[in-house]
Amino acid sequence: MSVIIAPSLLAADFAHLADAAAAVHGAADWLHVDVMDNHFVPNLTIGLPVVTSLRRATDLPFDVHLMIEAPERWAPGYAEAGAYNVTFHAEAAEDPVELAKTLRGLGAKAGLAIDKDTLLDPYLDLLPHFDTLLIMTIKAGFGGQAFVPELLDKVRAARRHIASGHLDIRLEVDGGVSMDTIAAAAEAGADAFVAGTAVYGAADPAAACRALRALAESI
Ligand SMILES: O=C(CO)[C@@H](O)[C@H](O)COP(=O)(O)O
Repeated sequence: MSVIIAPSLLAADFAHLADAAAAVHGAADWLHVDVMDNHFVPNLTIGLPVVTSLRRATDLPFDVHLMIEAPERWAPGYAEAGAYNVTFHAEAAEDPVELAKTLRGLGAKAGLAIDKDTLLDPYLDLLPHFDTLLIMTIKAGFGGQAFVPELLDKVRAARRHIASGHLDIRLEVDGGVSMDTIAAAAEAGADAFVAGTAVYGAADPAAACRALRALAESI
C-alpha cells in the first residue's frame, strides 16, 4: 500500500519553520500545517501570511489542516496560496460540499476532518466530494497527546465505506501517530499519517519519516 507521511509543523520550532521543512525534504510526502484560531480549538498557531511565506521556502506539498471557525471565509485563501490539500472540520463548515467544490475549483484537494467526539456516519455520503478524509485520533488542538485506539473504529468504518463505494480518497489519521501506533492505524485502513512529535521530537526527523513509512507500508 502506498502511504503518505505528513510531518506536523505544530511539533517544530516556529522560529525556524523553513528549516523544519528542509529537515524532512526527500523523506516526507506532505507537510502538515496546523492552523488554529483559538475559537474552534483552544489554541492559536499560524495563519495565512505565514503559510504564504513558507510556501516560498519549500516545495513540499502543504497539507493544511484548518482547525478554525468559519472555514468558508479562510479556506479559499490557503488554496490560492498554493496549498496542495486544504482540510476543514465538518463540525465548523456550514456547507461542506459547497466549500469542497470551491477548493477543487481553485486547484486544491479538498479534505474533511472529523474530530475525536464527532460521529462519522452523518458525513459518509459527502465523501465523493472530497479527496481526503482526516480522522482525528486525539482531540484536535494540541500535539503530544496519547493516541486514542478506540477512534480506529471510525477509520475501519471509513475504509469499509470507501471500499464499497470505490471512492478515490485518502484516509488520513492525525494525533499520537508514532512507531508504536502507526501499524494499528494502517491495519485499520489509514493510508496517510500525520506525525508531529514522532518526527520533530526525533534526533533525525527524516529518518523518523522513513521508519514510519516503512512500517506502515509493511502492513
Ligand atoms: O492537529 C493536530 C493537533 O490538533 C495534530 O496535527 C498534531 O499536531 C499532531 O501532533 P502529534 O500528536 O503527532 O504530536
